[in-house]
Amino acid sequence: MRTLVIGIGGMTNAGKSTLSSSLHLQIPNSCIMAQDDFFKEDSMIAVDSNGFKQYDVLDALHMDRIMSEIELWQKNPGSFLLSHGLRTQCSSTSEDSENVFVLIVEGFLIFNYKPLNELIDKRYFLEIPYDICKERRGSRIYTPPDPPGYFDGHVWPMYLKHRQEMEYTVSDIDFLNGLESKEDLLDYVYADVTQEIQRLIRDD
Ligand SMILES: Nc1ncnc2c1ncn2[C@@H]1O[C@H](COP(=O)(O)OP(=O)(O)O)[C@@H](O)[C@H]1O
Ligand SMILES: O=C(O)c1ccc[n+]([C@@H]2O[C@H](COP(=O)([O-])O)[C@@H](O)[C@H]2O)c1
Repeated sequence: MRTLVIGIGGMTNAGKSTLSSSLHLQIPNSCIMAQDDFFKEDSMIAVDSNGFKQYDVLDALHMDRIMSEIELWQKNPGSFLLSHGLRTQCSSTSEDSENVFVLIVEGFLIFNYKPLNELIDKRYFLEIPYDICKERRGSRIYTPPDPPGYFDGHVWPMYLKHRQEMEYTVSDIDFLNGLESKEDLLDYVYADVTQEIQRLIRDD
């Protein structure tokens, strides 16, 4: 039994969830862990001097919990899938070594958290231009919703800060143009991941 951890990072609304869901549907024995599911509750989020809730920082996330979840998956990916209502599609006719379990970790700050980044075997980062990002963000409603001026006052400056930090500290990132069609992005990443799965099976 082999495991592969894929990281789908990127700026807000760049298409991470969309790409991750499609990949999950195409890759047998895969599951998604979404960083967004690990936000702390609103009352625990710090507020800056302008009154903006500091959601776009690692401190706003239960990173310890996401690490525990990944640990559970690593210990026994088959039972992790079953306990999350996902069917395993292990080939009963092939050697156990031919079954590769794939974890898709997706989120806007996955490569900036060292312990998580270190677990990731293949890194992708979706990026889109500022104006498209602002436009897409404007049509999405979070809980709580963005207050006026939030994108330029908090989201974008934090993105620039974390992006710079990531480029200093992380290598091996495949930057993807989020303006490409959903189908083209999926085809590209799926082919790349499939190649990696084949390599794991060959090297076993
Ligand atoms: N390749 C794409 N081309 C055009 N629109 C996209 C693409 N990928 C995602 N979208 C749209 O952008 C919005 C944000 O996508 P989503 O996957 O939720 O982003 P993220 O998870 O990065 O925040 C959604 O309305 C989605 O349909
Ligand atoms: O999910 C939540 O609880 C939540 C509450 C408030 C804000 N968010 C926003 O979620 C964004 C990250 O998710 P995403 O899917 O846009 O990459 C980040 O920019 C936050 O500002 C998310």
